[in-house]
Amino acid sequence: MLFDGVWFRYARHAPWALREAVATVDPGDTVVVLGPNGAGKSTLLQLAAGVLRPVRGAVRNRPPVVGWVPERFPADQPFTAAGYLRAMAALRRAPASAVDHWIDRLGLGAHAGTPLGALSKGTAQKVGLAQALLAPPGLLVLDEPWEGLDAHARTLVPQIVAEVTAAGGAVLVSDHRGEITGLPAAVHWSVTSGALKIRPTRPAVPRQPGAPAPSVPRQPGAAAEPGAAAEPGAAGQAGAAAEPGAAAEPGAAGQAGAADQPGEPARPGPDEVVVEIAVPRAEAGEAVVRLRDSGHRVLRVRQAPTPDVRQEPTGAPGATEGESR
Ligand SMILES: Nc1ncnc2c1ncn2[C@@H]1O[C@H](COP(=O)(O)OP(=O)(O)OP(=O)(O)O)[C@@H](O)[C@H]1O
Repeated sequence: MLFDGVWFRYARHAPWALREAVATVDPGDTVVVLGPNGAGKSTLLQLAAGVLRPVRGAVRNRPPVVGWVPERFPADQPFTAAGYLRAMAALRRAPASAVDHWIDRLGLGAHAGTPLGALSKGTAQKVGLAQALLAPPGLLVLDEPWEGLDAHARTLVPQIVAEVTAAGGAVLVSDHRGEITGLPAAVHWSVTSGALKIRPTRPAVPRQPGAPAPSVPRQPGAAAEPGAAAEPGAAGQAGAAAEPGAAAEPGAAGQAGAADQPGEPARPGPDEVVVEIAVPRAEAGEAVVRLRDSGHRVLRVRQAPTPDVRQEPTGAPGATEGESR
């Protein structure tokens, strides 16, 4: 899916809530949308889901089945919880078994016969989550999905996200509360107020005082965002970090010997183990980005031995050495 220069405002002379958003989302991506109150996260997510239409630009190649979970489930509807889910399943041509599955999985059984308006906020949110999953979504859009959920349901969110992406769906999720650590392999966008730009970021990695900012890969021709290069691993324009191979260009962080984060020791610590993984050469850069986003340290990336060079016992094509936390 492509955000192709998307602009949006809520009224003709209102300020722009989103300006010239350019980004791509690929099947299997998890995109976490970060930003302060009022920055435009919900606006962006509603544009992604097709709930809002761009004033300028376009959202292209949206998957046909979209699951949309708004920040607040609209409970003012004349249904019981189960009745609502059955009606939504019929609309989406999903089997009745899908209703039973999600009622069971989200612990809604005791509330199945309760009118939507009488549900607690958290239970209503679960109904909102369930309706988005009745038909397997090609795009799942979650606006602050943890709000109001109990501890058990909160742990289900990352599981559900992982299942959707494993099935080839993409997930966009806004996150106010730092729950993103539970979402593996996420690409981070931050929506900045004022200019309302989108760019991929990653959780701040502490750098030693005085350590130089790392050089970062950028898409060819992409202009750097102000301040982007000062953030560890920031990758320039929206979508760059999600581009397979983006970091594997010559001179980029994915190349042999260049993978250490500044200020981090290059050897495993006493509480760590080294896990060797092999990835296709073209995906090395993306693998480095995703491993780091998942909280792992990448010690180095080494090239595959060429056939006329004696193989090391542990050598493998495009091997990336990742390290557990
Ligand atoms: N329905 C609306 N009508 C008019 N303006 C709106 C509407 N919804 C949002 N806005 C405005 O658009 C801007 C972006 O709001 P948005 O809800 O997208 O931000 P957000 O980052 O999701 O904020 P929060 O984290 O508080 O939910 C804000 O200035 C907000 O006041």
